[in-house]
Amino acid sequence: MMFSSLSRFAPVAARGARGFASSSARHHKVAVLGAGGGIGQPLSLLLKLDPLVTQLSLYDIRGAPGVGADISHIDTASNVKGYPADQLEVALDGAEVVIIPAGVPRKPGMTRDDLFNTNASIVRDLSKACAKVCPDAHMLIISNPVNSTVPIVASTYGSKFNPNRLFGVTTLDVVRSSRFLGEITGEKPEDIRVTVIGGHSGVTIVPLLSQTPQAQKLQFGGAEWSNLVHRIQFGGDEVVKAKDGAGSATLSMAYAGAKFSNQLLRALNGEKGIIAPSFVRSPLFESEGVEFFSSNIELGTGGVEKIHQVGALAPEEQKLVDACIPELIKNIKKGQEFVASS
Ligand SMILES: NC(=O)C1=CN([C@@H]2O[C@H](COP(=O)(O)OP(=O)(O)OC[C@H]3O[C@@H](n4cnc5c(N)ncnc54)[C@H](O)[C@@H]3O)[C@@H](O)[C@H]2O)C=CC1
Ligand SMILES: O=C([O-])CC(=O)C(=O)O
Repeated sequence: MMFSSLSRFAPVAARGARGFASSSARHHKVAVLGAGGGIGQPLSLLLKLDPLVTQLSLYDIRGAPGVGADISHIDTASNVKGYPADQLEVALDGAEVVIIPAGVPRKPGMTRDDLFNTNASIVRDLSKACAKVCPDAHMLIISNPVNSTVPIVASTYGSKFNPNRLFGVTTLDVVRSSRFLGEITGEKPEDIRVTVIGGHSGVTIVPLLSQTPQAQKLQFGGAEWSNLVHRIQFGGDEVVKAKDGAGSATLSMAYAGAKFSNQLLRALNGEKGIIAPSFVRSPLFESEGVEFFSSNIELGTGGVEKIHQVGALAPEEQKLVDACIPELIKNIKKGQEFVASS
């Protein structure tokens, strides 16, 4: 199923809600931790529309039973339940995919790293529970700073860490790239695929426009190219500023999160050739000291099946990578040291 737009998604979901009851489809329990929040609520709604999700478990320290009751009335096949603060382990029991958008969002003037002090312990504690209750679940981390929270989950899992099953959700960077480039060229965003590599914050977000056919008319290194790269790198700030203290991207993030989880569930069901971006344990820049890196990943029945090479870079893009690497190393180390010292 293509999950490239809601208009395409809804009718397919409705079909699937009937068709996917067949015994050939695998059943997937998906848990959302932070389901009562700005991302959690619309994400849970979109997951309820995804026929590949058969059981939806919604957890938050506030409001999840209400969100669960509300969403459970939607006429698709999956069963939904919301769990209160003291029922985290019940919520996680049997989960095959866990999506974590729990934690605080930015306010104007903050960087994602400024969220570290609050969100690091939230993500550590939730992943501790996952390692105990559903150690084999695929973990999709949305909580910022993703460059640090993903290493936090890996370190918390310790010897139970399976690098094929831990994903930092960087889909929104790719969604934005398609949209922003389409605004310039007039082409449909759904026909544009930009490879974005690196991490998920400012200069660590590196769009490879030289590899995108629709971007060839931009002059590399020129103003149009630089402005587009900047807009992709700092797209999150645009939303933070527009929301003026009321948080960061929630609706586009819910879309991106549901899109990635749908890609993963399709791959877990055996569909071949599904390539999606994600921030994962990666060999690509390991020799330069970068343990986690976002790039295109081929997904399979075990999660990460193949990590794609970044391919040829334009000299301007090599400079972006050079700026990304030291920041990423710092962010990753910060997450790892946090777990080691706690
Ligand atoms: N990866 C990405 O591309 C993006 C990441 N984000 C990040 O997602 C996170 C959530 O953003 P919003 O939903 O807007 O925030 P929000 O404040 O609206 O919602 C967060 C939810 O987490 C819950 N929560 C807090 N501690 C928890 C715990 N220990 N267990 C379970 N739930 C807990 C809160 O009760 C709240 O309902 C932020 O860190 C934000 O920066 C936001 C946009 C894009
Ligand atoms: O900007 C933020 O803080 C939220 C985020 O990660 C994004 O929108 O990409």
